[in-house]
Amino acid sequence: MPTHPLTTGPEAVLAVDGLRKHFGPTVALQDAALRLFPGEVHALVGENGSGKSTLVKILSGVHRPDTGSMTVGGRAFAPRNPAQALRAGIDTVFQEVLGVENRTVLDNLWLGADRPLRPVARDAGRREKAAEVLAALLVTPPPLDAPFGSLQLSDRQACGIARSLLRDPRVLILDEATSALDLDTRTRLFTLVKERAAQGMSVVLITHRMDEIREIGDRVTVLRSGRTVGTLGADWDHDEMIRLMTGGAHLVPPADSSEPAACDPAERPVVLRVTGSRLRPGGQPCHAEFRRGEIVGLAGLEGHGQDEFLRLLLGHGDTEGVVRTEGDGEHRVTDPRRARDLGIAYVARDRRGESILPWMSILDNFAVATADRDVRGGLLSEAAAERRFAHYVERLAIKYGRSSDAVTTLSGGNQQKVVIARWLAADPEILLLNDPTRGIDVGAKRDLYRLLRELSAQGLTVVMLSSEVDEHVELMDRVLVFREGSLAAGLARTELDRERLVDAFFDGAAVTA
Ligand SMILES: Nc1ncnc2c1ncn2[C@@H]1O[C@H](COP(=O)(O)OP(=O)(O)OP(=O)(O)O)[C@@H](O)[C@H]1O
Repeated sequence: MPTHPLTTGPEAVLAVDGLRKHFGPTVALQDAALRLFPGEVHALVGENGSGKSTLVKILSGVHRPDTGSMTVGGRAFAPRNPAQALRAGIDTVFQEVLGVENRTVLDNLWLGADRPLRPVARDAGRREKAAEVLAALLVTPPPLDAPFGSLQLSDRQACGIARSLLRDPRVLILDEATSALDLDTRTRLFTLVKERAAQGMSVVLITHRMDEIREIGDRVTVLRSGRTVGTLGADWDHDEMIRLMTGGAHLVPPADSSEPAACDPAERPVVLRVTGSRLRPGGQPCHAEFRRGEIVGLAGLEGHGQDEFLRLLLGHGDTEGVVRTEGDGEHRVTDPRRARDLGIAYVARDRRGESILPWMSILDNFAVATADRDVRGGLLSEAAAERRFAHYVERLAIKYGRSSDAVTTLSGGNQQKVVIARWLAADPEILLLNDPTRGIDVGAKRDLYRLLRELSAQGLTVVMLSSEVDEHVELMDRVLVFREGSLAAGLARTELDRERLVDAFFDGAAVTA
């Protein structure tokens, strides 16, 4: 398929040429270019570390480029700070939504609109507009006077997007800002985006999810190692895009989900059992068993209990009925420390809040949970940690400069891979993963799937919450579906397809457990 030249079409609202940016020895961008036309939704894709966020941070005034030119509406554009970018009509929503925790939702929605942190609760016009945008985005919007700090991840992200929509930007940049949204909110957002685009707003959408690009992308620009390598029209095909992203070096075919399991799962020993625990007061008691070497998905609409269930397995909540079985031995999983002692590891969802230690290096972030293995002659050996890390760097294709660099210098996806590597290195027998591929590029996702399959063939049990329906269909041996705070249904691999799974989110009764 031919890539589309940059210069076709009407006058670009945003034009970027020859952008270069380095951080110390790392060249994050070497020749980035982009043309954004009025009213288009333009996807920006590339592997983890290919420079997408750096480009966005330059457009939003967070970083300044070394060289290159940018125009907005035909006029030179070189924002020195985020406020200047905003004044030019460029508004960015980042993946990690920032908010002032102890201020209300309403204050957060109008944050930065005028005097910093000025309370707006008494401004009726603003209240009304904020309520309107939130109601368009969320089925159950949070109260405007609720503290921002009390919101769930998905609602926080929705508020971040609402904040930008309220400012009515000329160009809206969504930098993986859809990754924590639940299904409903994402659908509603896409409807809103299409409406706004029809009125002339242009959108740059950064996502690793092909289904999202299919749904609303008009064109796609691909970055590889900091360079724009092509722009595809709406007729893009999957393989062509992957070839551009990877330079053809990394074409991992999707797994064949009809592949039979190596041995009948029912014959394998149970390693973890839940009997009668409730996820919430008033919820139905849950019953579930996990067998050695299974990969089990947890699915459902956001906030329907799958998160609580995963945490239950880790020793939080009503753990009375959570039992780890080993041979004839039975041990209650009373708390997270006990869970760890029993060979259960957990990869959290909220990377920033729960798993990345931002003041530490890449290597230390990897080794922190397993440092006892690096002791040589009574001292911690960096070389030993380095050797262990190298194994995962290769298997998960982690891209970094030096392992002694701060972990925060890594791209978002690479930070996530370091956290996954940290827990894989602990050689757990049961691995609990909370939406681990959020922010991970398609190639790396496949690498992770392959690794999980290999490890499960060696006996690792994986329980993985995922917000991606395709991930369940592609990877899982079976999927547990949650509804309204209870375990509502189970789908075996042979029954798994997109439609049945989404159906089960809404009406598990139709599906046999
Ligand atoms: N502040 C920084 N200091 C040092 N290196 C950085 C910094 N910011 C980004 N980099 C490096 O620049 C490169 C591009 O990173 P960037 O975050 O732009 O990638 P990305 O395409 O957005 O990746 P992802 O899909 O994982 O979010 C990476 O190698 C990253 O480690």
